[in-house]
Amino acid sequence: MQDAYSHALVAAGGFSDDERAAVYRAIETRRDVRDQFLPDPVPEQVLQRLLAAAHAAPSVGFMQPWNFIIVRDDGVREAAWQAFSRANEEAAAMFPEEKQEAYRNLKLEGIRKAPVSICVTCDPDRAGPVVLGRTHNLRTDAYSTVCAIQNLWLAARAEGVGLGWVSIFREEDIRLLLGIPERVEIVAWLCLGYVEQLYREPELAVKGWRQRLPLEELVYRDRWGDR
Ligand SMILES: Cc1cc2c(cc1C)N(C[C@H](O)[C@H](O)[C@H](O)COP(=O)(O)O)c1[nH]c(=O)[nH]c(=O)c1N2
Repeated sequence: MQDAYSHALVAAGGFSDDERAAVYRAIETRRDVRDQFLPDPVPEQVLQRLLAAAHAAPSVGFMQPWNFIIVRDDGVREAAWQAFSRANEEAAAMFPEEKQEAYRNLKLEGIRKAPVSICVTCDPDRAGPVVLGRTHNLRTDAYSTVCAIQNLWLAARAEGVGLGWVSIFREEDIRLLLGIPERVEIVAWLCLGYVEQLYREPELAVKGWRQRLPLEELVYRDRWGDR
């Protein structure tokens, strides 16, 4: 291809076998970590690599709506855990009675155990009022932020750093705790730390809460419901 931008292009061939295997290995062995965190600190350079991976994510109109609030402070993490704890009681009560005990027995966060947390936010005003690609779906800013989180999660797997996503809290509690402006959406509280072992399968499956669905049931051909 020869065009005005050809100097900005690089070859787009597939990866070598080893490189490809490494990518799939990160995808397949990535786990949500709750209880396996070691207290060892995550060095700042490692954290920077993870943040760079997140920042390399696709975003609608190249909006890059994310911010990352790095939380190492014990008091702040304790307060976040309290917010989780209150919300988790409310959450348990939302399930049918026969599931509540099983729910309460699940460990659903590692906020105090993990040495560092990252609160990931989405600023809807990052690229002005009209954003390319977001014109007909305002949620695409949050979708972009989730892409950044997934990049961070996979990079963390490759670094031997475990990551757990916590979403069980009232947004207002975390907003107040971290001084996040009203217009900014809180997308995730991520717990990070080194881990020695990971579950081979999702912990929720291992503990009988819910199993992985067969992929073929989820794939339709040409029309909704057609296989
Ligand atoms: C948007 C979102 C929000 C949450 C999660 C994930 C995502 C994508 N997950 C983790 C989730 O339970 C986990 O990904 C699945 O159970 C699958 O397990 P693996 O991630 O493959 O280990 C999660 N886990 C948890 O223990 N507490 C939580 O609050 C949440 N919240």
